[in-house]
Amino acid sequence: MDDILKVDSLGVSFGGIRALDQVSFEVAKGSVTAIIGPNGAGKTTVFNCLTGFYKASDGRIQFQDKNRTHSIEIILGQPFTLQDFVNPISFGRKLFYKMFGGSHQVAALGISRTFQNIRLFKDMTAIENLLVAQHRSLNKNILANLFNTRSFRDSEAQAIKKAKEWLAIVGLTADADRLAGELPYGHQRRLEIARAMCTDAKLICLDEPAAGLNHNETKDLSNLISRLRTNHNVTVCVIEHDMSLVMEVSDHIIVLDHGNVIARGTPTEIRNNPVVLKAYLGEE
Ligand SMILES: Nc1ncnc2c1ncn2[C@@H]1O[C@H](COP(=O)(O)OP(=O)(O)OP(=O)(O)O)[C@@H](O)[C@H]1O
Repeated sequence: MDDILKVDSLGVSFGGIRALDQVSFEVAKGSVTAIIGPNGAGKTTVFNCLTGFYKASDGRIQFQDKNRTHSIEIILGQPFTLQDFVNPISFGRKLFYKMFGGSHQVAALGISRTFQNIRLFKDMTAIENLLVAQHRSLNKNILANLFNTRSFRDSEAQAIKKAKEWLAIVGLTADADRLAGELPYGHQRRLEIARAMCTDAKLICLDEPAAGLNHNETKDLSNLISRLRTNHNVTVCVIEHDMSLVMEVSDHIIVLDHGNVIARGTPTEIRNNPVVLKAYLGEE
């Protein structure tokens, strides 16, 4: 299977804390890959780097889309080097991303995410949250807007259609016009996934999607993750502490501890790995 993502020697420091050190892994296209590890292992920091919320101090992240490879570090903006001043193409590209780069450009590539602590627009309705996520594909021409042209109406209708489709997929059709902040917790988690999918995600990063869910909601989530992959052609990366969910949905598991990858493999391999058990349970 081709890899959609390659992470090579990623490093991130916060003052004296080395949150990630030489972290390398690949994510196969169409797979569900779980990133697990004890608290503070660096899992969310990996997601923050993948999605452009943090700029790693070392290493490379490459996202493969069709036949093109995109480097996240370039998209987030890099300092100029002397060589750039004799290479106009490289100079132009760096200048472009210095001016217009950032996590929104990473999202435009097709990498989307949810958050450990839900970050919906709580004062907007559920459907409005999904419309905001599609702002890139809406017709933003001011004249088209002013004269309510056909292309403007079409783009709006298309966005509403997609939002309704995703509300149906995550089982929130009845909540379309309720304020996001008033939805039950489990519904908010599903709305976050729908919002991430409305950006036309090819790779979705779910940060502890089962946190705070009850048993039935976790089962529904597991089913939704499988459907994202099977029916919607999405590659899923998931950080999760619920090991039964991880073991059920994942094809591949990466284990982090103290900012290092300490193990990787299939659920069966990870379940029986003594290094992983030691990281979670400590040494006797
Ligand atoms: N913005 C930040 N500023 C300073 N330190 C940070 C920051 N973000 C993360 N850290 C530190 O980096 C380390 C890794 O944090 P991270 O949130 O990535 O861990 P995690 O594996 O996601 O943990 P958890 O399972 O508890 O969410 C921790 O020591 C954390 O305190």
